[in-house]
Amino acid sequence: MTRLNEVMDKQPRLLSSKLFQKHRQVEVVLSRSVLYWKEIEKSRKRSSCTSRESETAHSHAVQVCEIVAVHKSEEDDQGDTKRGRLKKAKQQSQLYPHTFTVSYVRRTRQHQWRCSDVSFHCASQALCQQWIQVINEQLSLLTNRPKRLLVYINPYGGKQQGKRIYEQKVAPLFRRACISADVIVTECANHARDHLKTEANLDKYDGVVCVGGDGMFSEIVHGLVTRTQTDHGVDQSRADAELVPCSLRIGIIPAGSTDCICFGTVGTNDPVTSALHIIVGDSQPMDVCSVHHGDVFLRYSVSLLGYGFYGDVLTDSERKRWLGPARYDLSGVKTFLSHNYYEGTVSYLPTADGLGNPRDKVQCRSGCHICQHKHSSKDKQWEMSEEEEKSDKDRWSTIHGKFIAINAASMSCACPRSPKGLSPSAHLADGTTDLILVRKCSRLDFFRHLLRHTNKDDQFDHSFVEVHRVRTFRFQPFQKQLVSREDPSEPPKKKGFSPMCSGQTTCNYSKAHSSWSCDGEILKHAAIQVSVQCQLIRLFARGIEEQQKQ
Ligand SMILES: CCCCCCCCCCCCC/C=C/[C@@H](O)[C@H](COP(=O)(O)O)NC(=O)CCCCC
Ligand SMILES: Nc1ncnc2c1ncn2[C@@H]1O[C@H](COP(=O)(O)OP(=O)(O)O)[C@@H](O)[C@H]1O
Ligand SMILES: [Ca+2]
Repeated sequence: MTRLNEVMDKQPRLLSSKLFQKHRQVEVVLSRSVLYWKEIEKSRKRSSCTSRESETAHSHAVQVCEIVAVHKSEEDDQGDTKRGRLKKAKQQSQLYPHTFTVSYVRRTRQHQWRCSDVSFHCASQALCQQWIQVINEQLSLLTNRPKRLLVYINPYGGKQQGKRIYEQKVAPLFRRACISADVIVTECANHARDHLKTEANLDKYDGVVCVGGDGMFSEIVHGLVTRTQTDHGVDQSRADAELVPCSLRIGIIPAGSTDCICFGTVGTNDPVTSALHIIVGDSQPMDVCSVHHGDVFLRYSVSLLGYGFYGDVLTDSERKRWLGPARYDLSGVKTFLSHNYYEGTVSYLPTADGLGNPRDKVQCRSGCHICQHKHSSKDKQWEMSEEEEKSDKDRWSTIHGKFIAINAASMSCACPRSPKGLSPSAHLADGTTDLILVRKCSRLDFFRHLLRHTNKDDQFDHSFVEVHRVRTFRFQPFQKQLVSREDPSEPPKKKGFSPMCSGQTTCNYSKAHSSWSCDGEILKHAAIQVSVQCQLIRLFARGIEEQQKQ
């Protein structure tokens, strides 16, 4: 760990004073990047250290970029009730009557951030004002911080707490950081999407915030991406269109049922943590998959595109929305018991070397070196010489089979139900998606595979599971003619649970297909082609931070 004194000695001091903090005299130093204070008398014997926000017995440092705000505060006796200390506090507040308070990001456990306050007492008003002014000047140099936000709240997401969460936990922090917010509480599904597409005056804002779950986030992505393409004259219905990245960043205040996009980009589903990432102006690029059916644009996907198991869970869970987040557990069990499989053909274009592979155990973390290469979908796919294009055609692989699940994870899809996610080594912004094929297997084997979504074991280490890192893939469900049964050696499937043909002449062809769950929304078509659009959007996040050594 770097010694704080050495760090501070190397940095030009913008301001340095002897002030009081919690009845102790401290030396407070501000450099361009760090606000540092240490107790004056006892400091020689004690070591001091630094981290983004660090604390030894008597020295502290906070990075300027993680200061939320500074303001003048009323005199404060720090709640000290012991008589001796109260007397000392009174004397001190007479000698140092002017107080300013710095609010800053403090890391707690499990990637959670909190906003902490530290107050410094000054002898003169001029000195107090000077500190406020100089800190504010440094904050104003942080141009990545948003000043005006457009906030959409889904009042019905998750446990229907979106409005309360925003008003009680987020709005006070935005006010403290002097961020102004225009708030729209949505009145129906697609309200936010359509408002962003056509009505909203986006020039006024530095970012868009959604309060809700993955479905609400998906609305915001559709609104912003479509608006950006319209503004730039790009036709997003063309599968080979090169999409223009969105300039506005998106913030997610988690208030939904799964919230896997928030979890996978921040490391926790906590509204205060997310609000602080927005305030400090973090920026995390993210891949977006565009999904087409022939020439028809269907949807964008950021997290999970799931056919078979996850598609069926979602279809069933939509009928149980009234249960809130618990609907997924019930539908999960029901779908697992029905044990359906679906036949079809998957074709995919594997990535070239250099992008790792889904089993390399390299996890995408804050500042990820794999995502820092800008692997645009364009430089590899659309701008190829004829020869390269030809050899690319040869590189397409095709698999025909019976699958219990086909999952494309553009990010890990970690969430509280699955803390490592469906593809623990998937990357947020590498221009690829991890295509996971779970072939028909016994119920017990599938259970063993599912169980690994919840623990640390390698979920791909099964003979019936294969995984490929791809830029693009296609799926074509098997078009059945009248067949008596999928596999004659299998017993007929029970009606009610099974979407497969039941073997009678009344066989319903459409039921031979599952549906795609696309970030929690059902797609209308089973035959799709998918292309990853590298770093199409940016979030107010920084990726999951490595846990800090204290
Ligand atoms: C034997 C125990 C098996 C437990 C398996 C649990 C695996 C959970 C993996 C969840 C992956 C989640 C990927 C994200 C999907 C969301 O986009 C989607 C919509 O979210 P929201 O709008 O916030 O509701 N959520 C789901 O599809 C939930 C899937 C849950 C399946 C049990
Ligand atoms: N005011 C509203 N009334 C009904 N549905 C809405 C409203 N606002 C948004 N939605 C829709 O609700 C769905 C679920 O939202 P989401 O916030 O993801 O919650 P959850 O995580 O519980 O599914 C999304 O598809 C979104 O389009
Ligand atoms: Ca990716």
